Amino acid sequence: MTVPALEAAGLRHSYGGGRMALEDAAFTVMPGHFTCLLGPNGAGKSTLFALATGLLRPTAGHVRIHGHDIALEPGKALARMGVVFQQPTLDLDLTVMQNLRYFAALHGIGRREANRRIEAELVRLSLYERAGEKVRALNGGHRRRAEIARALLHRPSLLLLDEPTVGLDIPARRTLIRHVHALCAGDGTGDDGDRIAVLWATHLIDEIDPATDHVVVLHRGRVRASGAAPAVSAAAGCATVAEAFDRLTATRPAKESSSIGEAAA
Ligand SMILES: Nc1ncnc2c1ncn2[C@@H]1O[C@H](COP(=O)(O)OP(=O)(O)OP(=O)(O)O)[C@@H](O)[C@H]1O
Repeated sequence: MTVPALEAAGLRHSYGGGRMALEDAAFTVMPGHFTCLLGPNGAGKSTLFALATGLLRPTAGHVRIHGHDIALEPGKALARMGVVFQQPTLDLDLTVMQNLRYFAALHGIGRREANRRIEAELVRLSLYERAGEKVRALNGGHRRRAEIARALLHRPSLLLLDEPTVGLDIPARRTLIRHVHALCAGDGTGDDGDRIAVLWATHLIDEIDPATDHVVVLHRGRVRASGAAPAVSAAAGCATVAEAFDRLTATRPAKESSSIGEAAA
């Protein structure tokens, strides 16, 4: 049986004050899948990312990365994971190359191997010709692609991206989405040989490919539906994933408990 790249089960988190930011969230992200974590503002997407990356500990439940519980085996879990957080973290006054070399050094990757990997990732993301430029000189879309290249240098088999298109214009968004889909669909693999799995958080329904993507619909801390996009639409009784998203995230859902699980997929 294929081990999920990411498995969340019974995941709960409270920041205090009684309200749960996440409540019994459960879903999987499988190798080779582009999975959209879809939710309106305040749904719990960033909280889920913080739990999945070990920045926060859950009140209950667990997140396993390729079978390793992030709370119990953080080293093994993090080694398999690349992360692009919502807030950009590149050094604006270093070149793209310098930023990536620094990250590779932090991961203990030798200089020659680092150069080889950096070149390969920058070529893959159509950014190689900008390698010698300071990040400050790049537009938002190119900066995001540089961050993705950096997140792939240690050859993870799970890539987490928290609302990576925020602030980008439409062409830059489309290019970024195309590049990340190509990682899943193409020959992208982690060091372990597993195909790359992507978890892409967004509140923008048009970032989903309704034919090929998987979705996890999060609303008010609860997973309302998960599975292949066409199956989620069908299970919600909707013609499109956009309609299903509207229905599942309506302010007052028809039935509070009517979530659609993986079985629908
Ligand atoms: N540090 C915090 N302290 C207290 N409450 C928080 C904190 N961070 C988030 N919350 C609350 O937890 C809930 C989920 O927030 P979260 O940021 O995870 O949602 P989100 O889906 O990422 O939203 P957005 O799309 O606006 O970033 C919200 O009600 C939010 O107000």
